[in-house]
Amino acid sequence: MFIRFLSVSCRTAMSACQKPKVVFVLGSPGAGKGTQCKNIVDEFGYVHLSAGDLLREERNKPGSQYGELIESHIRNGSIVPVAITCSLIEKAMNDSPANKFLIDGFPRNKENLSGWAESMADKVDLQAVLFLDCPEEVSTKRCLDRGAQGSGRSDDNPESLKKRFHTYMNDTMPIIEHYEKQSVVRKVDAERSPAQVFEDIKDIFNALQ
Ligand SMILES: Nc1ncnc2c1ncn2[C@@H]1O[C@H](COP(=O)(O)OP(=O)(O)O)[C@@H](O)[C@H]1O
Ligand SMILES: O=c1ccn([C@@H]2O[C@H](COP(=O)(O)OP(=O)(O)O)[C@@H](O)[C@H]2O)c(=O)[nH]1
Ligand SMILES: [Mg+2]
Repeated sequence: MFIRFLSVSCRTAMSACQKPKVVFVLGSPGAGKGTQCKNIVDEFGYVHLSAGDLLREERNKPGSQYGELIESHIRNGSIVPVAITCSLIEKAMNDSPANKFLIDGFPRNKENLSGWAESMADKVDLQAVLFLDCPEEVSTKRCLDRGAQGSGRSDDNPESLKKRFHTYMNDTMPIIEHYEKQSVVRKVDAERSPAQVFEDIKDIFNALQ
């Protein structure tokens, strides 16, 4: 308990402690972010925080004041207000004893970026932005297959996918470009098999350690 308290307060104070390391994982819906994050967790010991999973978990909490708002954004492929997403990410980081995190599917638009800059950026060490690059037709098919296999997701359907891709192209690509200008983006061709994609990712993470 004391150690737990120490780790959280120490991180908050950002005194002599090392800031937690963060890698953002971005790419189109269905690019394979969740799949590759699992591989990275197994091989490199990061903790995986999927912003989408955190939002779905919050939506499912009985009596959550944000449940309906979150569901409406997910179904429409639009982006949940950053204060909600950022606070879920920060809480998950503080609840974990780990010191390196994959943040999957965030930041997705300018508002996400500025919200993160205001409340979190100074508290972490951003190591890289892993960009899984996958064409729309391939990614869409993967999401539709995922839906057909029973993902239970309210957004793995043709109508929501059109909107998700619109958001991705218009709102998320500019964020990737923003990080490209800072030379922190590590781009991987995500159209290949999961094992082939992970071969490239391994090289990237070996170079980060
Ligand atoms: N490289 C790949 N080739 C084929 N299918 C893949 C690949 N990576 C992931 N998938 C499958 O595509 C679907 C979407 O993958 P997921 O990792 O959930 O992507 P994202 O988190 O980017 O939406 C899942 O059903 C997954 O099993
Ligand atoms: O930072 C985030 C991450 C996700 N979402 C919402 O959650 C949905 C699903 O995101 P997820 O990353 O789970 O989808 P994926 O890209 O993995 O298919 C998105 O379309 C958004 O509506 C959001 O608003 N902010
Ligand atoms: Mg995902």
